[in-house]
Amino acid sequence: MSAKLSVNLNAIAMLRNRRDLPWPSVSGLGRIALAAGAHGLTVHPRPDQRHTRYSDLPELRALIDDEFPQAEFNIEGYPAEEFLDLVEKNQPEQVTLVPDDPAQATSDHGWDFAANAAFLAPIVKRLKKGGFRVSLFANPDPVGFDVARDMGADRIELYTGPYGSCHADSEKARKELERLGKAADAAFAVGLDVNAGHDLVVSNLPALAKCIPQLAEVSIGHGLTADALEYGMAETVRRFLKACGW
Ligand SMILES: CC(=O)[C@@H](O)[C@H](O)COP(=O)(O)O
Ligand SMILES: NCC(=O)COP(=O)(O)O
Repeated sequence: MSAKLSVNLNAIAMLRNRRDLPWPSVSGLGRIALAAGAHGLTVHPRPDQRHTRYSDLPELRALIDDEFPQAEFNIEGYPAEEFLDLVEKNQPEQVTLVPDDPAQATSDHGWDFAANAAFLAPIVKRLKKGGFRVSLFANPDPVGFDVARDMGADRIELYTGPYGSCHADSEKARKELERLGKAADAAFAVGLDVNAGHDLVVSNLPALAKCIPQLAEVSIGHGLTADALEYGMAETVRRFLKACGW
């Protein structure tokens, strides 16, 4: 089974936000991505709304409900009360909790599960009670996966940034893949499913898919948006799906 592809729309939103104009259209490009076969849409709203705006979320929820009911909506972010409120209002199929500081340019590490267990456990419980699948952003390091499972998380999302940054060094990439593979095995061993994301591109996806054949989902934004500028969104989605093994 190949990993499902969720298209992260943050980079499109960031382009849109350069002007006080509605293009490029976040929901319009989401529609093209889903029509081309993407399995879902991801957004990562941050408190300053420099990427996805809070007002984008109901539009994306409606797009999926009205036109692509088989697709999934994944909302990622730091679980402050404002974020949890957004999640509850927009009813995604999946919530991915990320230990982002608002000042961070982008996500660059996963949770320290043991250190954050007391903070995360009631949040995971609340989200599960709300009916959401919960995924926790994780370093490719098996420490604390049992803690994540005991909190009630369904999945971890392996942070693939270090793997993505090895594009020019195949030996480093091989070592990063080995770490990712071992971390995925440890997650499966405690009963968690595994997603992955950050800086994935057409050229590094096949090796990741081969290394973790049971990978449930990849969420991809920056590299996919870069390709969409060159090939168009529909063709880009088809290329990424092929790289995932579809
Ligand atoms: C959790 C993660 O790795 C992504 O959500 C990443 O943060 C992409 O969002 P940005 O491109 O807006 O940083
Ligand atoms: N959840 C990870 C994600 O959405 C990846 O985003 P990007 O690094 O591909 O922009």
